[in-house]
Amino acid sequence: MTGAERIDELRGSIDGLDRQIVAMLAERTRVVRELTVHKRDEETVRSPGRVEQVIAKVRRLADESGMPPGIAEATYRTLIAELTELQLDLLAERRAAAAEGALRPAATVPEGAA
Ligand SMILES: C=C(O[C@@H]1C=C(C(=O)O)C=C[C@H]1O)C(=O)O
Repeated sequence: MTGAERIDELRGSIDGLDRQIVAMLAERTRVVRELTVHKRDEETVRSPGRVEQVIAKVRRLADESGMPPGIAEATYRTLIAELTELQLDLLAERRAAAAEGALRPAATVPEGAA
């Protein structure tokens, strides 16, 4: 096999891995969205203590798997920053919907209804 053929082969492996990684990240994002439903304030959304636990965990897992921990940390810090923005947007949407509900008239019985 030539060097160029091997590069093609390895890029095929990378493409397959990327498909799996993105599918897992999508599943992780779904779980974070569900968890956000139970959060009531920005402090709980940010949960800096939990962020540091996750970072310490992925650094250790990377190290155990032969990957430089700094790559795992940088990847997860970016991921968590984006997911935190997503959670803040969801929280703001829920607050806006609740405020709108509070402003709506209580009784909206259609005209003529018994
Ligand atoms: C998912 C959570 O919310 C945020 C996102 C985190 C993550 O993606 O791991 C961790 C902490 C929070 O910043 C959580 O509180 O667990």
